[in-house]
Amino acid sequence: MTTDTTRGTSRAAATPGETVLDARGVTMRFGGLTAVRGVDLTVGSGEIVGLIGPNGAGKTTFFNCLTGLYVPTEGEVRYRGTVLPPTSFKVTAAGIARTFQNIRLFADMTVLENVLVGRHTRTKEGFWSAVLRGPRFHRAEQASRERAMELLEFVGLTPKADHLARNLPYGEQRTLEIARALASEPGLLLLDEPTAGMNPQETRTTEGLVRAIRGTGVAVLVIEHDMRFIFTLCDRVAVLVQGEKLIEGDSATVQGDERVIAAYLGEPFENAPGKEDDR
Ligand SMILES: Nc1ncnc2c1ncn2[C@@H]1O[C@H](COP(=O)(O)OP(=O)(O)OP(=O)(O)O)[C@@H](O)[C@H]1O
Repeated sequence: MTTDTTRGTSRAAATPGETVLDARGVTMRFGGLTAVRGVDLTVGSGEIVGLIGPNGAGKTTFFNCLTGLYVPTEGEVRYRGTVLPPTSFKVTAAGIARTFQNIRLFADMTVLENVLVGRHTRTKEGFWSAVLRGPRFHRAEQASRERAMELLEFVGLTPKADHLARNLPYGEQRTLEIARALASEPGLLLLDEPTAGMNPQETRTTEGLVRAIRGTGVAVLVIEHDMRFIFTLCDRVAVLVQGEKLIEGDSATVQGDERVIAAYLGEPFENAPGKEDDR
C-alpha cells in the first residue's frame, strides 16, 4: 500500500472541522423489536470513529440507517448538513460509501473492473452515450480507468489489476472492497468489520490503509470486533448495547468504563440499556 496521499486524495474531501455525519435520535424497529433506539452520533472531517458493541447490539442496523438501506423509524441523518435521501444509490451519490460484513465482490470480474463498477455514481455518461460509444464516452471511460488504477495503487493492488476477484486471497478481497467503495469518491466511508477473518498481518495492513484514507480527508466510521484495532486507530469510540448508545469517548475512557466490560461479558449493570424491554 502506498501512503502517497496526493494520488489517493478523495475528490469529495471535507473541509477541516466540518461535521460530516450528524445522526440524531435514530430508531429502527422491526415489528416488536427495537434494534436501534434513539442513537445520536456525529463524525467530523478527518476523524476515525469506532462503533462497537456485543453481537446483536444494532451496529449493522444503524449502518443500514446511514446508507439508505433502511429508512429509520424515527430520527434524522444528515450528511454535510443535508438530510439523507432514502435510497442507497442516492446516499452513495451524496458522498457516503460503505463496505459490508460479508464480501460482496463480482467474483468473475477483474480487480480493475470491480473498482470501475464502484465509479458508476460518478460517471455522467447516459444510456445513449454508452450505446453509441462516441468520443465523449471514450474520454469518460479513460478517465474512470485512470482513477481506478490510481485507487488500486493507493490500496496496493496494482499488480493484481487484471486478476479475477475470486482468485485474490481473502485479505486482498476485503482491500478491494474498500477500493471499490473509494471509487465513488466519498466524504465518509463506513466499514463494517473490515478485518473479520483476517490474519494479524492483514489486520495491521488494513489499519495502515484506514489511516491513509483518513489522510486523504475522508472521514471513517468503522464497526469492528477486534478491540486492538479499534482502540489503536479511532479518535472516538461509541458503544452500542441492546440498540442504545451506552457511552462515547476516546479509547482510554471507553476502555476504562466498567459498564462496557460488563456489557461484553453479559453481566447486568445499573441502568443497562434494554433493561425495561417493554418500553
Ligand atoms: N431485517 C431485520 N429484521 C428483523 N430483525 C432484524 C433485522 N436486522 C437486524 N435485526 C435484529 O436487530 C438486532 C440487531 O442486529 P444487528 O445485526 O444490527 O446487530 P450487530 O450489532 O450488527 O450484531 P453483530 O455484531 O453480530 O453483527 C438483532 O436482534 C437482529 O436479529
